[in-house]
Amino acid sequence: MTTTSVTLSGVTRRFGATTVLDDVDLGFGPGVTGLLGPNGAGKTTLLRILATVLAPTAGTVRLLGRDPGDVTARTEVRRRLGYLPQANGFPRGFTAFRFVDYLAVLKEWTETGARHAEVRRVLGLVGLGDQATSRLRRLSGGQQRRVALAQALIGDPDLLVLDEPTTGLDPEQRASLRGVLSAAGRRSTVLLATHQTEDIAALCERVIVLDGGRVRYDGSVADLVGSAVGKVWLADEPSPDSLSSWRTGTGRFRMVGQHAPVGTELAEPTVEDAYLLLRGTKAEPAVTS
Ligand SMILES: Nc1ncnc2c1ncn2[C@@H]1O[C@H](COP(=O)(O)OP(=O)(O)OP(=O)(O)O)[C@@H](O)[C@H]1O
Repeated sequence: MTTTSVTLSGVTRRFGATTVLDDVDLGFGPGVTGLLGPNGAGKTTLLRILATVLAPTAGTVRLLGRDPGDVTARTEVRRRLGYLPQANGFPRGFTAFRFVDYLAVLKEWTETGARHAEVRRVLGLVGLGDQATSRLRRLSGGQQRRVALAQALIGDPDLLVLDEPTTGLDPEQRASLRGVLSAAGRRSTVLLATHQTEDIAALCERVIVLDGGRVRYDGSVADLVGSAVGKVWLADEPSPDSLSSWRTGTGRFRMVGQHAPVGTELAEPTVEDAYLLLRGTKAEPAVTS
């Protein structure tokens, strides 16, 4: 029986004297889980561990039920893993088709006909079926990001690790991609680091907020948003009590804070509001050096 579970127990990662992940315990099964956090929170480091690119300094990792510290098990995990790194890192001179085909060869798709059909399928999934023969350097930033994502989708991996997949994508492509990722999440474990709170709201049931290398929140998106009810309000003037405020297109100020003034007009909170509130309350930083 294959397992799709992923678990981390007491995972710590240090770079020299700097602790970037500190005693992280997490478990995942099928579905799309969002990973939010400020710059430097440790999201990429966590995803690199889940993609078997980096080993933890301490703690235990089980990917698809296996220990990635064991060479044979790691190879087996990699066969069932799709990874979109934060940076695209394309070789020079490749077309979209040749690049994805090259990665498919590395993923052991030895039969040419089946491999080419798979390359066409994943390029189609990211909306680039008609750009297969375009050279990568001639594609826009958003199109290049979609090519990078296409390679992660080869073979419908059981574990899909995506580091900011929607960076640079236009609204239509982001919407279309949500369809692809939610479909993947029906059978696979999908982990998605992003700064786009709308993508979390649209796509994820569960969200993890990482802050200073520690898990600050792990729960449903609905509960996170629910925690901000009554703490987002609209007024004609900014309030000094708010954690965050800005003048909206209507000319009124939208504010997020622990205490909405009595009698004020409340607004429906978003994931972003709840995230700002969470960040606005004190967290002990784990990153030490
Ligand atoms: N190989 C490395 N050597 C030294 N420090 C590193 C290394 N990789 C990451 N770090 C440090 O670890 C911290 C967390 O980095 P990481 O890239 O995991 O954060 P992040 O949450 O993904 O940030 P962002 O939102 O900016 O992408 C940063 O302070 C970074 O400088």
